[in-house]
Amino acid sequence: MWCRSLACLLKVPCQLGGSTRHRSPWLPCDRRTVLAAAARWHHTAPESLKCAWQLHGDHLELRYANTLMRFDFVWLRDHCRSASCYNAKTNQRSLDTASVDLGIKPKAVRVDEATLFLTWPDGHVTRYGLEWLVKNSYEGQKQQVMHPRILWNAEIYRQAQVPSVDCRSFLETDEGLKEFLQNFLLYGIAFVENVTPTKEDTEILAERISLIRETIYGRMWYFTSDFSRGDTAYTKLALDRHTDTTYFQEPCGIQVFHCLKHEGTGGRTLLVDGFYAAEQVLRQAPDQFELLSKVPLKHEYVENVGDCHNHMIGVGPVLNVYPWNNELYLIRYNNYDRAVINTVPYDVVHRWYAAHRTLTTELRRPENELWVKLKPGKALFIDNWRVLHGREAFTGYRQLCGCYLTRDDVLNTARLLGLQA
Ligand SMILES: C[N+](C)(C)CCCC[C@H](N)C(=O)O
Ligand SMILES: O=C(O)CCC(=O)C(=O)O
Ligand SMILES: [Fe+2]
Repeated sequence: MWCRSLACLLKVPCQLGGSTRHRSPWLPCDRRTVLAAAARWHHTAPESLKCAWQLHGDHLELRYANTLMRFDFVWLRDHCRSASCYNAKTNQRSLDTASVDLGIKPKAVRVDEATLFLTWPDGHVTRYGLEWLVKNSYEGQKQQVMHPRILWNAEIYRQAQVPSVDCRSFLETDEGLKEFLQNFLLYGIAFVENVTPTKEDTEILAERISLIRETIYGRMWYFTSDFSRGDTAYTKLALDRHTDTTYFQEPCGIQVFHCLKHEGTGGRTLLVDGFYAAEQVLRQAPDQFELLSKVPLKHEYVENVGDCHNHMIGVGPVLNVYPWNNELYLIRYNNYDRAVINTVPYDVVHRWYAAHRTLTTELRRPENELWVKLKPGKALFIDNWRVLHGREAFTGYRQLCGCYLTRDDVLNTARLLGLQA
């Protein structure tokens, strides 16, 4: 179940063992400095197949740990970790990249069991650990997912029996916090239990993992069905699945909800894993997935109610993927807030509507819907870049509080606890 990422579906076959091996004979490296001349394979030891390299006119080819890598010479010079090029104390580059000749080529190349040595025309020597190169090369990255995730429908989520974390353990122990964040990263939702049902206590929770993102709704917000703001959220009406703040250039990363009171019926919360639905689209109709990831759209928030005057516009495709591995990282889906489409010609727009329909069909499948009733004491954290939320219509007095979090800071906390985020 690990790594059910979209990247896995699109994985490019490893280029190793291909025709290159047959075209150029594997020549043993004599372990002395080899002058950059002929394009031929060199081995670190005659019997070693673990590492081999070949110098070409404009790049270095390196085979190590089952990965065939190609490095541009400017890249190799730019990433030099020597003391004069890189400050290991601040983890910052000191080298002025603009001073590197774009036609640079190493004067000499040598590889031993663990290290690649390059001598540049001015005599400067760069050393790279081979493991470092595998980890940091384009080819190495392409085989990795940035964010390990478990995509879910209602059944998968229930079967997983993801535990809620107790408020005290969340606030007072690193283990509690780490468990919570691990679940949040894997599923895009996580619950904290036994929270005192006040806005102040909810704020303390939020501050444990992140900075609060203040928006036009305030820092910590309360809301009820009083139409104090010009948005359907402030009514008793049902809300279909959506992500929030699609009308920001960077939609809010995380949404926190804590229901402080409800005396009445209905009002359940709907949660749908947008990445699970998108993966179904990718499987059925890769062209439609691509269209949804390429066509930019606007979302808009226009408000003129009481003293609140706002006009927000956010631009971006529905599906946002990392270009090098096609891994999905952000879904913007809000049919209420989608603005006039004026960024797309008519024939493309028709295909876009068809693709949007396919995605909507997946998002609306009853088996993909997780319904929960939020109760005082149980705070819900939602990854607003991945999981859609909605709500059932309700009666009576219902009050929710919560806030948005800055995504960078949540991921920062997770990384500091040793999680991949
Ligand atoms: C959460 N809170 C009630 C403060 C705001 C609701 C914002 C609703 C808006 N249509 C959107 O989807 O972004
Ligand atoms: O009332 C709710 O449960 C959620 C409303 C909503 O979508 C929001 O506030 O973002
Ligand atoms: Fe919402």
